[in-house]
Amino acid sequence: MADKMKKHVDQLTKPVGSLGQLEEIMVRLAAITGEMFPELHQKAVVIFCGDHGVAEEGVSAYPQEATALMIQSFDRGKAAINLLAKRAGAELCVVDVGSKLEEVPESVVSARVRKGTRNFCVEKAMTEEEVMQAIQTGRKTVCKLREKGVRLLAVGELGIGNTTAGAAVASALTGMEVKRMTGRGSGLSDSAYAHKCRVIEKALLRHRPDPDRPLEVLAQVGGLEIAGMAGAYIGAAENRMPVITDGFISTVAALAAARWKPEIKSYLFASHASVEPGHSVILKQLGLKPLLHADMRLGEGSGAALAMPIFETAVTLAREMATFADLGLAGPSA
Ligand SMILES: O=C(O)c1ccc[n+]([C@@H]2O[C@H](COP(=O)([O-])O)[C@@H](O)[C@H]2O)c1
Ligand SMILES: Cc1cc2nc[nH]c2cc1C
Repeated sequence: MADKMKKHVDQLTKPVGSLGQLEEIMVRLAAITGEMFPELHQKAVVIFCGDHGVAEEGVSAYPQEATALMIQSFDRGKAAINLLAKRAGAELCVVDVGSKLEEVPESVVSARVRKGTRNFCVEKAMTEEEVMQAIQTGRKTVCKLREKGVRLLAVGELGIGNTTAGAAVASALTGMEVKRMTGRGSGLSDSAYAHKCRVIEKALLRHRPDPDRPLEVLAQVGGLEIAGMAGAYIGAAENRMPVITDGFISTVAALAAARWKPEIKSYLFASHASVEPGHSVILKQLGLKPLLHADMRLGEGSGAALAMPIFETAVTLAREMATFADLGLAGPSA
């Protein structure tokens, strides 16, 4: 189907390649879905939420309670992602895989593996069973959405301290220097940033993660929402669904999933380039090119939701643009 689509795209009335990444999207969507013009109208943004034991090391600009408060804000429909998902025409599915929120609102899927991870400076963040449980939650969530008719997925997260976990996982999987993978997250001063880097370096020295064992890496220094997202990408691939990554943490989860099951890579699309410095490295490793450069660093699936309409637009162009034959014009000569 990809070859057929590529030929069709080159017959559309435009210079070959001039629709840039949109053309790549047209071809990849055809390959993924097995359809020339897939109907992507039914869309979902799925956000996995979790708390982090490492937050007690003072690695975030915000208190841990912000995770619980933001889940409540999702419930009230007033967070950025509520509005972005609405604009994109996507339903929002919030999954609590590991927050410390006392009472989970009804609109939130309650699938808590435990109330936050353990502090990975001291011990493993999770057991491998806990990692698998969170992964299964992610997979099942996507299977259910697919059964409901969802055909395009955006994956996001929420969790105070998760840029620390994300950077630790990213350094462990890539072998890159901690500073290259670590940013200021939700906003840190110079001295707090230096402290955050030291915390991650110390944890990596303690656990000595093996880059060839992604599930173990997640257990050592990951997060419940990171494992949940990894499961969601795997679920998307199993269901032949195109899936859009968001920022740094969401893409780190995709890398962990891809190290475990490399076949999922062909289902991934990158929405935007996060301000977090490690994001570009991770995207490159996955062979992904972000569509948007908007200096965002919010998480919540915000960049992925923003990019969603681009996918439907690509299908519309492929389906409805005139071909050279329609115009009685010769196509490209070479
Ligand atoms: O998506 C990103 O690239 C991104 C970059 C920085 C921060 N975040 C969000 O901010 C939170 C993590 O920030 P921090 O500083 O607590 O590690 C978490 O809820 C993420 O959704 C997200
Ligand atoms: C307010 C707030 C909103 C967020 N959304 C995702 N991560 C977040 C972190 C904070 C602190």
